Order: sequence, then structure tokens, then C-alpha cells
Amino acid sequence: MIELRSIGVNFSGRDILKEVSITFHPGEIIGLVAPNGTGKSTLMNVIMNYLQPNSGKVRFNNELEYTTKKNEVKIHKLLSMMPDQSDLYNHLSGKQHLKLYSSMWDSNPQLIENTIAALGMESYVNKKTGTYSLGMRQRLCFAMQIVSDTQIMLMDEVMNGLDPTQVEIISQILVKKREEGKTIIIASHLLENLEKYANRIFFVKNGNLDSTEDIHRNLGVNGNMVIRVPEGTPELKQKLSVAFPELDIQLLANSVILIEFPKNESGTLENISAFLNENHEHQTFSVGKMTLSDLYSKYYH
Ligand SMILES: Nc1ncnc2c1ncn2[C@@H]1O[C@H](COP(=O)(O)OP(=O)(O)OP(=O)(O)O)[C@@H](O)[C@H]1O
Repeated sequence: MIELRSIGVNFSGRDILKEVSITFHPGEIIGLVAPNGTGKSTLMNVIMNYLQPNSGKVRFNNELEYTTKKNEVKIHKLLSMMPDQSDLYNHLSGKQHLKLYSSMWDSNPQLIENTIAALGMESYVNKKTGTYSLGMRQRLCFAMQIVSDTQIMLMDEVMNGLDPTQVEIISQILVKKREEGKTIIIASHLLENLEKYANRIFFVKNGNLDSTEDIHRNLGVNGNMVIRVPEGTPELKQKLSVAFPELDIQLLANSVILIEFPKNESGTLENISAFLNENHEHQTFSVGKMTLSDLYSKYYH
């Protein structure tokens, strides 16, 4: 269990984290989501004690804090941060890296073979990592953390550079680790993927961690539906806003227009469909439940 108590981090007069208080439990996958440069890595660095916060404390399992070097050693037995690809030694093989992590955390050596098999690394794990592709290096970094078998695992962009099959395999391993009672914190920009396995997701904004549950409630968008109009233009958005002033309508950077409406208002859907058919020649549009990406666009708009 990790308890963050009023964590504050300030860089050059800018609050990156503001009095953040939150508890993460065993058997939970936590998703951290935010635009680049918002504070996700900063939060992880505070949990690792790579960065001392300006205020507040982190407490582990109701007893341990970073008050002494001895405590730090104890905490780092419970905790691991997924290594970065730049941490790999090009002259060592994947297997040597796995053995290193296994011995550093004194975990069950059987986990090495199990993880190699689960991630399909058999064909290259004995080769030097200097010969690996980006995806192979990323898989190895993930495997190293899995082999460490720590109670708490922090992962920054775990799915970086992985193909869809690998993303699926790693997602399944994460779910399995959660079932074993691990606490896993993942910073990711792959929202659709995160939504599949995260128990709680937080958006970081203005130094705060806001749960998507709270955001749904506060924005009053629970159960809302969304119409997505591809190839939207500022003119079409303007026309829609005039015709439906009561609705939230956004033109996103990728030229998609998002029109949000409450689920039970089928009349609204019919009116918008009719309007689009009249004003948006030869283009299709789709209707669906509001996704995490939609919420993200709305929240960071
Ligand atoms: N040691 C530091 N000194 C000064 N500013 C820093 C330091 N570390 C991070 N920052 C700043 O704090 C902000 C948050 O950085 P952070 O690395 O936590 O972002 P992030 O959300 O993880 O971004 P990304 O998605 O790009 O990884 C950024 O503006 C960054 O420039």
C-alpha cells in the first residue's frame, strides 16, 4: 500500500504537484494520464525517492517512510520502477539482465523462464541487447520488472513501441499481476488500452490528481453519448453550436467534431442526425458511448 500525504513539488515557482493526498492499495492497477510535461514522472520519482518533495510524505504499508537510509533500502525491496531502454547494457544478453534483476530483488529464479515464455522472448533472450529492436528492448525492460516481483511496480509508458499483439500480451500479464495482489501504477498515453485493465484512472492537471469518476461526476457527463464527425471544419462546428446551443460541441486538433448529448435524449440524436445530413455532404458520422479519449479531450480542452 502506498499513501501519499500532501505531496507538493514546485519547480522554478511552478506547482507541479499540489498537496496531493491519495492511497493506492494492493491488487490495484492505477492509470496516470496527462499531456506531456504535466507531472506523471515527477510523481513516480517522489514515490521512488529519486526526488524529495517540497512538502508531504510517502508512506508504505502503514509503517515505512523515507526517513533513514535503512528505511529506503527496505522500501526499495518492496518497490521497483520499470527500467528505461537507456538503462540496458548493450554487451549483456537479455537473460543476463533478467538474472541481474532477479538477484537484486532475491526473487524466485523460476520467474525468469516463465516470463521469457510468457513474452515469447526465447529466440533472442540469449543475444546481446545491442542487437535488439526497439520493441524487443521494451519487452525486456518489462520482463526485468516482472522478474523483480516487487509488491509495488511503477511503469512509465510500458507499451512504448510495442505492436498490438505485444500490447495485448503485456495487458494480460498486468491483469495477472494484479490478481496476485500487486499495486501497479502506470503512466500511459494509450487510453483505450489503459481503460481495459486499470481499476482507477487519474488525470493530472494543475498539480492535482483527479479521478475519472470524479471528473465524470463534476462535469455531469456520466453515461453521456457522443457523436463523432470526421473531417469537421470550424464552419460546421459554428453552425452546430448555433443550432444546438445547449450541447457541448468541440472541434479537436485532428479535425473531429465531438457532439455530446445525454443518453436518454433520443430526440436530440435524431435532430443532430437530420442536421448533419443536411449540412455535411457525403460524410458519415458515428454515435457511441463517451470514451476515456473523449473525456480527455474535454478535460484538457
Ligand atoms: N528536475 C527538474 N527540474 C526542473 N523542472 C523539472 C524537473 N523535472 C521535471 N520538471 C518539469 O516538471 C514538469 C513535469 O515533468 P514530468 O517529467 O513529471 O512530466 P510527465 O507528465 O511525466 O511528462 P511526459 O508525458 O512527457 O513523460 C515539466 O514541465 C518538466 O519540465
